[in-house]
Amino acid sequence: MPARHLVVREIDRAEAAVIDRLGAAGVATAHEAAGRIGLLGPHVLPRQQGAAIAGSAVTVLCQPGDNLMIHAAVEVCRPGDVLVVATTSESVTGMFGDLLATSLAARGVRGLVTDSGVRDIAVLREAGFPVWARGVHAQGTVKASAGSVNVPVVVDGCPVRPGDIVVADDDGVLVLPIERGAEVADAAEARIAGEEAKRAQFAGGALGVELYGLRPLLERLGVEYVDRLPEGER
Ligand SMILES: O=C([O-])CC(=O)C(=O)O
Ligand SMILES: [Mg+2]
Repeated sequence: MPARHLVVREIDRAEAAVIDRLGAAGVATAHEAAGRIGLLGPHVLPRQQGAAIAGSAVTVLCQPGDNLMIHAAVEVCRPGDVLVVATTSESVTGMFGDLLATSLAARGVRGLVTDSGVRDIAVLREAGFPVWARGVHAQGTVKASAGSVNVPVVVDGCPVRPGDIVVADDDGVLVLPIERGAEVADAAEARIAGEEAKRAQFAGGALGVELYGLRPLLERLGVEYVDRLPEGER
């Protein structure tokens, strides 16, 4: 049976309030709160500093070096979405740049996450359209091959389903299923409250070994404290 190429117009999306709470918590905290699931690998990196977004994934599957399906995806995007692009094999060509960003921004899309490359990066930064990408490369692409929009994809080792909650900031990109959004937001906010108390204690000079009760563990592991490196081990 030949592969089907689909552009799926309608997807489920999480509640805007839940998405915003996860965005406020940030990638590292929400990732911990989720039980350390849903993190993209370390190859898809922020290509600007200080951008933090959260939104609903509109997924795109392209052939490498071909951005036809990114163009096809634009009209199914809604305000608050994040475009998530995968390719059928590894690629870092500049499949996305200033013109596509302008087109997505006009539809209220919050940013791009791509397993491939971007270009026009100075203009994207200047315009404030945030991107998380495997690479930056000026190499242009064609518009020639079929792919799909809003089907399950894999980006840097992480499965992404259409409508998943995407959280992206300077630490990377996290993807969560819609069903877990509210519960993870609650857990993330509880962590933030707990960390506030710890931060105050650390600022006051408290030691992690005391605060976390780590001395017995160090002892159990056979870690010895000595005043000076013993003679003969220097
Ligand atoms: O047009 C392209 O193929 C990619 C690009 O540079 C842009 O979107 O500005
Ligand atoms: Mg361009």
